[in-house]
Amino acid sequence: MNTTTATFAPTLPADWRDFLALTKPRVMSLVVFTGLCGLLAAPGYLHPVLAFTAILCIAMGAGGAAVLNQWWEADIDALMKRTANRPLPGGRMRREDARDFGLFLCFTSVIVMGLAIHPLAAGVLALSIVYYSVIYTMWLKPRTPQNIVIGGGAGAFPPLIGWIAVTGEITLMPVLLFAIIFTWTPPHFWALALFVKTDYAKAGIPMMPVVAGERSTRQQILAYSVILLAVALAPWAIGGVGAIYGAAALALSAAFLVLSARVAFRQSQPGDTMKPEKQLFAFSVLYLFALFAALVADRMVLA
Ligand code: HEM
Ligand SMILES: CC(C)=CCC/C(C)=C/CC/C(C)=C/COP(=O)(O)OP(=O)(O)O
Repeated sequence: MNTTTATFAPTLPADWRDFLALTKPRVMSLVVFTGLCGLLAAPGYLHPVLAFTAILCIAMGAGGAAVLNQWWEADIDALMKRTANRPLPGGRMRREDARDFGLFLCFTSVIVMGLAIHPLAAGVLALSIVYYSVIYTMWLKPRTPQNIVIGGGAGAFPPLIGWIAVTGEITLMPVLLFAIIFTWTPPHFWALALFVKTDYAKAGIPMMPVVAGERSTRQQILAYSVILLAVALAPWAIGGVGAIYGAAALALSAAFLVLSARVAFRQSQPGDTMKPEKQLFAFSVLYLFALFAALVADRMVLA
């Protein structure tokens, strides 16, 4: 064996695993799942091949936007332990390759969505891509602690896009689905930001715990969880869904509120394990999966 080669193995070009990692597949799985649920819950019929195409477009668009996010933030990611080994800061990929890959995914997803599914679905997909990669990543994230509140809206579009793919129009129900994810995002992310805050401070990102302090962040998490309870119940309150969804929304949102209250009414001590914060973050992911699954289950029963 040539030990020289083994020791100085070239780090470029990146292999397919690095390209896949750039699309943030674990995070995007929930993005795609909520898009699929929006599509399945919408009234109307879409041929399975077209439904698959629409979901593929959402996945490609969301993945492409995530690639552009990391292309733009490679220097910042290099400063944080959690992100330092990503393909770009890890030195396994050229920046321009990431940019080209991201642009390819974004443009292809919008064009295919427009040609095969619906122009309005393509327009909203394009808006969500610009929202995540430009408005959130390039503009809001480095500038304001409200970055998550305003910019987080990007992640709320997929169920709306899935719904439009079937119906071709925007009505109150998919707007409420948008509102659920919009309200869910601040507690989802701030719970995490509480236990990785030193990393964001190091990278100069004005995340809420860094700027407003821990106490205020904890109170805001609770405030958004109270609003989330009301917003999650709204589809049921307006009669858009039945009791299965209503019961699931009530149970899940009440649990979310209890976990948030535990986070709100405590203060971290030096050497704290931050267990309640970690539990809230983990539950936030389960919450959205379960709530949107209940939405579809409810529709299936009603149908
Ligand atoms: C601006 C808004 C958001 C921010 C800043 C944010 C940030 C994060 C971060 C930093 C993580 C830790 C894991 C990682 O680094 O990949 C994470 C995990 C996660 N996020 Fe978010 N998130 C946001 C919105 C969303 C949305 C809208 C969804 C889906 C609807 C989502 C789904 C997830 C999931 C599923 C995980 C767990 C991934 C895993 O298991 O590793 N996030 N989020
Ligand atoms: C269809 C479409 C375009 C959907 C977009 C979905 C979307 C906005 C998801 C946001 C999820 C996410 C990974 C945020 C990470 O924030 P960050 O990038 O600030 O996190 P980082 O610190 O890990 O880089």
